Amino acid sequence: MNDSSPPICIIGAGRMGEGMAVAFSYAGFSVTLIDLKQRLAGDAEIYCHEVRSSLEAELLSLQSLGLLTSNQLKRVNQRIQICSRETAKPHFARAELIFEAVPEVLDIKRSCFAWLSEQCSPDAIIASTTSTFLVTQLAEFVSNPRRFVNAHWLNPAMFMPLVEISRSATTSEHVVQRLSSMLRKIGKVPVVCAPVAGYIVPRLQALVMNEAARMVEEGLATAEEIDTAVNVGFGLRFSVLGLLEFIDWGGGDTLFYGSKYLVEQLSPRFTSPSIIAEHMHSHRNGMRDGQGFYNYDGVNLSQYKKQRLEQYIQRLELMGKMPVFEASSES
Ligand SMILES: NC(=O)C1=CN([C@@H]2O[C@H](COP(=O)(O)OP(=O)(O)OC[C@H]3O[C@@H](n4cnc5c(N)ncnc54)[C@H](O)[C@@H]3O)[C@@H](O)[C@H]2O)C=CC1
Ligand SMILES: O=C(O)[C@@H](O)C(=O)[C@H](O)[C@@H](O)CO
Repeated sequence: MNDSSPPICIIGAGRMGEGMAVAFSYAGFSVTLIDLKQRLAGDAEIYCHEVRSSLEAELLSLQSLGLLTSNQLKRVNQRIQICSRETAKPHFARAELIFEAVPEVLDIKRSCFAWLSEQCSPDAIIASTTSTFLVTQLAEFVSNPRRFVNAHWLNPAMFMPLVEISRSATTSEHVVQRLSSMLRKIGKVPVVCAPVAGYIVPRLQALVMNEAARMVEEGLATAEEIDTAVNVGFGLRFSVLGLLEFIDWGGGDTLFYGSKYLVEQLSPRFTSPSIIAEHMHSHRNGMRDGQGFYNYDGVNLSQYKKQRLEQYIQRLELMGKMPVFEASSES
């Protein structure tokens, strides 16, 4: 957190690299942002200047949002060093945490990890920001794969709390714990998942984003109507309740029957997974049965529902969408 703490190194100074650099520096960490691309003489320096200008514009925008004073802006800016691959070596000497954020092209990832394996210490943690590549596949490009893990940030990196960590069987537990603890220090919420394409969020959002696009294609509603339905319905609900938590609220059986009808009317892609039918057969439909995806034994349900409703109210107030008492009497 202070000048003596090892710098965080980030390879790739594009959208995600810059966003992650600002997130760490804002929280007080020193960061080295490294542009790995091979460039003609002189071009590397020009690119680093461009990255600095882009960072400064980002920081000015945070200042205009009231998140930084001008003194704090200077400090955040100074904590970020920008360098090219030619000048990167000394920055790795003390680095214990290195993020990779080069383009989503397998060959570029491969050469980045080969280069990185030569530059940094063998036990420095290496975390890839990849949106799609499996951790097991990328780990093959890294020397000492025990220190390798995927850490998928969401865009915009400065503000989205979630970072999805995907580990392989080889990734050491220490690496997952150390990375999670660093992320928590800067206010992020790490969630660990198995080596799987699409992690949790990209897998979920690919389905709903494709379905939204399909509804436009089918002429069922306009883009504005669908997005309004998401903002004040789907998104609002799931900012309070988890998806599985809501299955327990509404009942797994309701989801099962509803999905069956959608399969008949729309497409087999709405088929429920077998876990929903298994839950029905074992009377685990959710809150009403006392168990579902969660166990409600010993849970004070009215207290729990009240807490969730309070969270809804906070959001409704922010959105200016609170129900108005006796609205009918207003002229
Ligand atoms: N853009 C997004 O919304 C998100 C992206 N990601 C992942 O983050 C990673 C980085 O994505 P972005 O920041 O969007 O990419 P970007 O294109 O904005 O930045 C990539 C950086 O790598 C440099 N670069 C380009 N070609 C190169 C090469 N041949 N060798 C080395 N460096 C090269 C670019 O100059 C730039 O500094 C990808 O793996 C992507 O899947 C993850 C979450 C969200
Ligand atoms: O949710 C996110 O921020 C990311 O998972 C993405 O949206 C993907 O990387 C996307 O930008 C790729 O098209």
